[in-house]
Amino acid sequence: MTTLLQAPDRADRAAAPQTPAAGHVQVRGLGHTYDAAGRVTRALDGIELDIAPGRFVVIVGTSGCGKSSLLMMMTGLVSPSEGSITCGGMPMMAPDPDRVGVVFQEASLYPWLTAQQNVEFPLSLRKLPKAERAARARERLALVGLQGFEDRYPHELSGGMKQRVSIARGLVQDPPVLMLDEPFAALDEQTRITMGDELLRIWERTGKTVIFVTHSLTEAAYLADEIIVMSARPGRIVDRIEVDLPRPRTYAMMSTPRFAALRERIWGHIRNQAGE
Ligand SMILES: Nc1ncnc2c1ncn2[C@@H]1O[C@H](COP(=O)(O)OP(=O)(O)OP(=O)(O)O)[C@@H](O)[C@H]1O
Repeated sequence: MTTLLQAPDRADRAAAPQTPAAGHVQVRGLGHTYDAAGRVTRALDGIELDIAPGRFVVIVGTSGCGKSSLLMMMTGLVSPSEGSITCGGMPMMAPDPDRVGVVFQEASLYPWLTAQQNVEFPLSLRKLPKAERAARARERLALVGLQGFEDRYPHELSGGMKQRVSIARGLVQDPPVLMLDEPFAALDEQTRITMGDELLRIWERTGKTVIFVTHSLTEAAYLADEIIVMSARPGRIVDRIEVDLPRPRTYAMMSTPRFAALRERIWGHIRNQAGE
C-alpha cells in the first residue's frame, strides 16, 4: 500500500530528494478593499510574504486587522483586489485541496456523516476507487489519533476530536500546505494545549507547510518557527519574528525568560496598534 506520509521525520526529509517547492507560498503586493453595499473597508495593504516549504508560520494581530482575510485569500476562497498569491509556483485563483488543506475555527463537519465519511467526503468528488478512499481516510484519522473512532458521528465526539477530524479532512488529499484559522479558539485551555502538541506532532511527521492564524500570543510563541505580526486595519506586516526556542517545544518552556521575551515583543506591537 502506498503511504500518504511523506517522510518519517524532519531529519530524513532534509536528506530526501526535494519535490520542487510544492509547499512554497508567495504573496506579492497584496491589498484588499471590501465594498459591501457601499460600505468600503480597506482590509489589507502591501502584504509581501515568502513562506518556505515545511515552515510553521503563525499570523497574529489585533482583532479586525485582516488575519482571516489574508488566510482566506491564501486558500483561494477570496480573490484579493490587488496583488498575487502562489502556492508551489502556481497562482491560487480558487480553493485547491490538492495544494492547500484548510481548517476553520468551527469544525464544520457534516452531522449526518461519520468521522470516516466526513474525511472521505472530499475524495468522493474525485474518481478514486472506494477502497482507496476508505484507506486514505482511515490513515488520516489514525494520523490525528482517532483510530477506533471512524464510525462515530460528530455529536458523539468532543470539541477537540471534531477538530482532529477537520485536520484529517484537510490533509486527506495530501496537500503540501495546511492553513488553519483559529482552529483551537473554541476549545478549553487544556484541550487547546494538547491540540497544539498534536498539530506539532502531525507537522513533524508530514513535513507540511503550516500557516496558522491565532489571537493567542502564547499559542503563537509555542508553535511557530516564525511569527508574522500584522498592524491594525488596513493590515500590514509590521514584524516577522524568528522563534529560536528549541524543538520539541515543552509546556515548561512557557515559563522561561526567552518565551516571555517573545510574548513581550509581540505584545509591544499589538499594544501600540490598539492605542492608535
Ligand atoms: N466579507 C466581508 N465584507 C465586508 N467586510 C469584511 C468582510 N470580511 C471582513 N471584513 C472586514 O475586514 C476587516 C478585516 O476582517 P478579518 O476578519 O479579516 O480580520 P481578523 O484580523 O481576522 O479579525 P478577528 O481577529 O476579529 O477574527 C474587518 O474590518 C472586517 O469587518
